[in-house]
Amino acid sequence: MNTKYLDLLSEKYNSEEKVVTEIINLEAILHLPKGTEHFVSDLHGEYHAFQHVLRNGSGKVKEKIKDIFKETMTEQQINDFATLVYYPEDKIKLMKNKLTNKDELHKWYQKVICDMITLIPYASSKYTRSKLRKALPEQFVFVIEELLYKSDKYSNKKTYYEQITQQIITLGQSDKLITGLAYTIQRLIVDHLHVVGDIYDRGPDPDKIMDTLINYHSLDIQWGNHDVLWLGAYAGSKVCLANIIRICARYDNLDIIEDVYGINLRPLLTLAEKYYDDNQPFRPKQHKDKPISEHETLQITKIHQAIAIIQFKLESPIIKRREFFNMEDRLVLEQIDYENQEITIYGKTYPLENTCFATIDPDNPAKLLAEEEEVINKLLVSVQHSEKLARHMKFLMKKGNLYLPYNGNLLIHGCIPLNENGEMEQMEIEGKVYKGRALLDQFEKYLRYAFSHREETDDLATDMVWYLWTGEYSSLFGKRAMTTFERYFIKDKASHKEVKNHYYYLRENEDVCRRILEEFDLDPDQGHIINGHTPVKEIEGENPIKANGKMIVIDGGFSKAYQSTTGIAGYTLLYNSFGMQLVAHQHFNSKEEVINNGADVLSVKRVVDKELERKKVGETNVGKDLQEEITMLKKLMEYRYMN
Ligand SMILES: O=P(O)(O)OC[C@H]1O[C@](O)(COP(=O)(O)O)[C@@H](O)[C@@H]1O
Ligand SMILES: [Mn+2]
Repeated sequence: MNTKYLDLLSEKYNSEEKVVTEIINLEAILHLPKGTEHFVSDLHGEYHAFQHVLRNGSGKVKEKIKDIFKETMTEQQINDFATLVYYPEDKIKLMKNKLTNKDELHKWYQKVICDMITLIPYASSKYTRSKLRKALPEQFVFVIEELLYKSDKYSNKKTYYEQITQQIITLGQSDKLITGLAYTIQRLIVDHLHVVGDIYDRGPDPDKIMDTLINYHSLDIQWGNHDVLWLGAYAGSKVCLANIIRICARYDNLDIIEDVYGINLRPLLTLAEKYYDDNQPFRPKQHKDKPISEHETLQITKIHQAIAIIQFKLESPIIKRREFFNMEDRLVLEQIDYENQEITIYGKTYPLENTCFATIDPDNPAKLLAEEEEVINKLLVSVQHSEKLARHMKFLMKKGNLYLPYNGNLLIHGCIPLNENGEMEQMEIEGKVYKGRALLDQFEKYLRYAFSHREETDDLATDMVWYLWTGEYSSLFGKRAMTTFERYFIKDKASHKEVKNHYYYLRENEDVCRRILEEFDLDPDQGHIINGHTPVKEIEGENPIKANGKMIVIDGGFSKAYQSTTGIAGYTLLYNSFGMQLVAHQHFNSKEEVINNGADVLSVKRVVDKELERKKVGETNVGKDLQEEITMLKKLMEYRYMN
């Protein structure tokens, strides 16, 4: 074997003792129960609701608190303690306002430090000491370990321990310590996070979600169609770029583009002011908590039209140069009868309303005006030079994939395109036919290529990113066509319908799910498919657990815009060593409500699967990696120390 790697390894493990210790350590870890995985999806910019779910570990934090303190605390005390763990800074502030007497405050400090120190060993019982140490607030590691591992069998150290806490309080360190411990507890309770797509669009704060994820201890992302749209814009796709701006205008979120990512919208506004006027379907959606002036509304309405028309124009040449996208039906501007203000689409003719075609030349409808071209080019430069966007997009690429087989399950935002017989749909790309996993691998390959060649704006890879957003056989979209144009300009609602891929019906069928799992080399007896993307309509009695438990759909709609159709505020999934639990969340109002009233509507749990035997690290993805490390270390042992 090549000994170069072993030589490198021996630099880190430069003594027999070190190798032996690491082998023993890793072997032991393989026998620990597996850590808790937390699955979320379709966050859609809802930062506060996401924070809450992240901080309370979908109810796990409170569950652990109850396990330990149910005999000694009232329900109110449990709620108060839980809120302290979720939002330590705010809760401490609240208590300081409440407990104006110093003695009382010190007593409170003493009690919560003690409670936290009691909870931590329970929350970390599945982990090694070294893993726990890494999760502790750095500046207090020594102190906390003294308190955690106190053995006071002979009552010699009682005052010593009391002194430690006392000193922390008198030295004014308790706020920092309590805050640090709270985050330690949050971190211990969830070992790994999966974000099953759609961080971006509709809600106001996707950037804050990205910052949270960047600082999170362990996670992976399965891209959603909206995430890919943003990646596409950054990767040089002008049509993706037009879409993200259009969606931001529609949801009154242009400040994400302008203020958060620093993209200059001036040129677009100037163009919009010149050619557009008020127009009902282009008025931005109103937020309850964010009133806007009539003047601003009008500006956004104009921008919305300007960018929508640019988008439709940009689609046309792509559809023409990529015949295999099979999207001729979407050459909408070419199908308009401009004189009679009608469109013939899918063989039916409809009158058009609310039209805003001032920049369209009926003889060459997809041609951008020089001004429009200049605007979109400037926007692209601005997007590709936004440092913050670059940071977020690079992270999305680094942590993301189109799909992920993980611990026996298949995580994917949308679907595996199927035909009506449940067979995987085929797509020909550059003369070769792909389906199933191979097709998804192609999609991902093009996306990665486009991302690393941002200067190319009209090549196949960049066009493929747009296909992922809107194409019939895209694993992220999975509908026949996107009817954006129809929704703006045609009254007849029947034309708005987006016909879903057969997958979304066939996934109710266990055999179909089993075949898909096999396609990804997963054991169909053990595995599950975990999807986001389509809101589960709890109101209408839809069950998120399908196909005899093989399929779990966790998009219950964090997105406020969709909560009236789902009836709840999102599903999340937990998978620990005992099995899987699906959690349904109630509408989240505000963290203030949680902090002040302890109102943290505990979520309903549905057990998806119960393991007969507790699952160990050795049986997980991480376990496989550790096993490989052990093998290498054993080789190093033979090579260096056993002759
Ligand atoms: O709700 P809106 O803003 O009209 O957007 C509708 C569009 O969003 C989509 O549903 C895609 O977004 P999702 O991935 O969140 O479903 C399209 O299919 C549809 O055309
Ligand atoms: Mn989606």
